[in-house]
Amino acid sequence: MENICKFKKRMVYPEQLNLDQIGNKSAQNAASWCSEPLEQASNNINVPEIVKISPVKEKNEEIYSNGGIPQTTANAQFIQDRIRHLVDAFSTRAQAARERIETPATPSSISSRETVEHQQHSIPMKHKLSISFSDRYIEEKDTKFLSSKKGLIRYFDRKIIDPNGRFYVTWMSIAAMAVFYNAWVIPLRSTFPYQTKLNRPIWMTFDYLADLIYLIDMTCVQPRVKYLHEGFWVIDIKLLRSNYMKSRRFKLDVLSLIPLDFLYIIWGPECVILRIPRFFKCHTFWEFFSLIDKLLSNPYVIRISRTLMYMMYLIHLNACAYYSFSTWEGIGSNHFVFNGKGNAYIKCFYFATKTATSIGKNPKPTQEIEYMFMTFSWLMGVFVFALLIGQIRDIISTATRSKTEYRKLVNETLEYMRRLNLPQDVQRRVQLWFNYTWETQRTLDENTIMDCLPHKMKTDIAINVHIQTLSKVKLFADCDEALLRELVLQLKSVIYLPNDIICKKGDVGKEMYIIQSGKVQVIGPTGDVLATLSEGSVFGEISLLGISGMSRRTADVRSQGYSNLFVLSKADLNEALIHYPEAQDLLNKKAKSLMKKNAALEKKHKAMIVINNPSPQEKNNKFLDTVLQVLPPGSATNRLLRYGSRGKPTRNPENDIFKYRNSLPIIKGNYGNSIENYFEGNVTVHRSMT
Ligand SMILES: Nc1ncnc2c1ncn2[C@@H]1O[C@@H]2COP(=O)(O)O[C@H]2[C@H]1O
Repeated sequence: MENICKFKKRMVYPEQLNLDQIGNKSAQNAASWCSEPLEQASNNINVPEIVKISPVKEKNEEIYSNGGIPQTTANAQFIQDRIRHLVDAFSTRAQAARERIETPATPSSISSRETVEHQQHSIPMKHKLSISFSDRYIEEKDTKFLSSKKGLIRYFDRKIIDPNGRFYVTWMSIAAMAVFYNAWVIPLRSTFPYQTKLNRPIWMTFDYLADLIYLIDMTCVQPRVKYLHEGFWVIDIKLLRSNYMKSRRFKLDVLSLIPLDFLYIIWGPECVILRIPRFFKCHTFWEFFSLIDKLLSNPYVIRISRTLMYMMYLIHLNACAYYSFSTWEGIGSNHFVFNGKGNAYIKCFYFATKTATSIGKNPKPTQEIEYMFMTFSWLMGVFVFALLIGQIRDIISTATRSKTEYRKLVNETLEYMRRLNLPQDVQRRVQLWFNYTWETQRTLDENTIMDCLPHKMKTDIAINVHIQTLSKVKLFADCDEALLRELVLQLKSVIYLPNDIICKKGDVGKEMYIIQSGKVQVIGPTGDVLATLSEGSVFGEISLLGISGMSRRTADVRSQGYSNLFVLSKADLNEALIHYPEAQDLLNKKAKSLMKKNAALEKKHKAMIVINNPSPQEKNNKFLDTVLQVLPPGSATNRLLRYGSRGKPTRNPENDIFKYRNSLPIIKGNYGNSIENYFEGNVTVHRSMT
């Protein structure tokens, strides 16, 4: 029995363990006070049941042998249960401590939701800081706590609110509505006789509902909104609470809930002006608008609505002032005041709108005080109008700024080309380029948009935007992801029009290309299409790789229709390839195989010429030219000399048309404008000709 007591004393219940101790020492150290098998168990979560029970057996044997009196099964059961409980708790905590030790303190780009939650539940740190660089909405979801009533309370007690999250935005819209209700209704009911004995309960219900929203906001929502401190999200509830309580917002919230309504007992419930402290919460209304302004991708509608709302509110206040002025002077007592006919609010609002907008035709003031009232109303109207027009102009100009800039640039460029008297075709193509670029990108220079962003963010955006194309690029599919991240920011987007020559054979290569959309054709030396490349294909890389004998463009590349390409400069490519030799190998292999293919094609083509169409000798051409010039264009000899024994052009594109055609003079004849046109791809030169 003594032994059992000793053993019980040595057992420290897991609930009493301070996890900081475990965290500061290692997981093993935390369990080291325990017996040997327990130590093993704490480090190993999947401990077999037999191992966990073994110390009990040993202890029980010891008890039997020492005392000689058999112990009750209840004691044995108790020890077994406690040990199992202890082992389980140790396993979990040792694992937690190990994770904590292993987790680096450096910020991670991954939102470590679980780590944060775990720290929050079990580690009593003074400053619980969570790191979250993603803008994703993080909402606390912990279903296991929701199973019981106590758990539910604990769950809400721990709930942290993301200031950019959906929950907060929804709540703020409700709170803003409550503020708006008070702001509109308090002046209305204080001046107009709209609160009667009959409808008082309805008004009161709404009033206290709004008050309840104020109260919930102050006690349950605002103290849980996480905030950034030195770049980290603070999620410790105590810190959040104290931060809110030190803020100006809290003071205003407390002021807004001053229960002056108790004075209804003295002045009666008609004295709605006693609710005036509720105006102190108008900061919630502004905060709500700036929140949605930040979150919406197109906030112009919200901005215009807010401005209109301000204007309406000022007119509403003016209407209330006019009515109370009228009651003070006596309704219908002169021409200036409200005459008491019709709906009071509508009539007064109409008067206030006319004054505020300076439309005129207002009733003429009869007394000095009325003149003062009118002067004040007009001044307010001028202010409202200036505010409204200025804001709407700002909103519209911001919304259409990029389009205006685009139009200005197009006009300037076209004007410049007209001044230089450039050919119509060039002007047309430039205009086409502007139109197409604007239609597809909505900006003329994508890169400048992101200039202000930090490098990592730019890379993330660029990868996200171009991921579809880049995932199709075989070169990148086989390469290191880091290479992709390095290259993606160096890519410049360029648009080519139909039939634009992108690379010219023999030119020095300075850039390589990736097709974002559209198609390009690789043209062989004979003008035939060697390959048609589409989205995700890479070309123009051979001349950049520094392979001996291939430092110039090996083929013409032409845009078939409109094509959007990414351009990567030689310097950027080479810089990246230094660190990624496997990518270099891949490109070299591809270049060599392409060159082999091209060489084979060229060889085959030369053989065809030798067999079928040997090229005329240069020296013969001069003589032939002279003879052709002398001969009448339609004569049989002329035809024989031009087209060989067939006497007419054939449709064989395999022939070497260029050499021969280039040596011919332009002859106007039966074949349209020039013989040049006729020869386009149709020349057959027969052996008999030479
Ligand atoms: N037969 C071919 N098939 C596909 N692409 C080619 C072929 N020949 C050349 N090219 C590409 O056309 C590009 C022309 O410029 P480069 O020589 O720099 O790199 C070349 C290759 O990327």
